[in-house]
Amino acid sequence: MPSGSKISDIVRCANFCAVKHQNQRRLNKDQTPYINHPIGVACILTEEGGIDNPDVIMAALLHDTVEDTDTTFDEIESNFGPKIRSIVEEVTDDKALPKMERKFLQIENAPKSSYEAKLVKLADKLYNLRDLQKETPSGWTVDRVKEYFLWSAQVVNGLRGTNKAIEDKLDEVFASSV
Ligand SMILES: Nc1nc2c(ncn2[C@@H]2O[C@H](COP(=O)(O)OP(=O)(O)O)[C@@H](OP(=O)(O)OP(=O)(O)O)[C@H]2O)c(=O)[nH]1
Ligand SMILES: [Mn+2]
Repeated sequence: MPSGSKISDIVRCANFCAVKHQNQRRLNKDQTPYINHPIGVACILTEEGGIDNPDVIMAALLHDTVEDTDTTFDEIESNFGPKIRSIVEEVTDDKALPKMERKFLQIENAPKSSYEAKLVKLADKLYNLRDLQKETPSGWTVDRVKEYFLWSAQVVNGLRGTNKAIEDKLDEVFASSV
């Protein structure tokens, strides 16, 4: 489903993700529905990054479905096509691996990612860092927050040269965190 995708595909995708994430909440004190995060990531791409490629927007909506719900890559391919499947694969951590290794692999894989996956990764980090600036997630220590900032700065360094507007916003967040 390349760039000829219709608005109905994007709406169908948003609905698919809302159903998949329906029982999940963010870790803030209001326990915001988790779906706010993927929708917000897609919105960063359209509103702040100037991105209008439907494949990227749908991959952003889907980006945490395989990692955090029962969704499979085959299911994504059969509903949304092989291109979107491949972007989602690139942005999905293997939750079977120990956390340290997952985090290391994100730093390692960032520069090797496709342009489309780099966009989703940049917007994902910007959204999560802004959330951390607003509030410490429930169960997180101050050190865990600091480590997230340091780690995500390393991931972002491997994604640079992709979207100046989003990278500038990330730099603002990093500058205000020191
Ligand atoms: N800042 C923030 N994050 C929250 C909140 N609720 C859930 N999260 C999720 O927590 C993840 C980051 O926590 P970590 O400790 O680094 O990772 P882990 O969940 O994979 O173990 C993010 O996953 P992710 O989107 O898959 O991205 P990432 O793991 O690549 O950072 C983020 O979406 C919240 O209220 N605030
Ligand atoms: Mn995410």
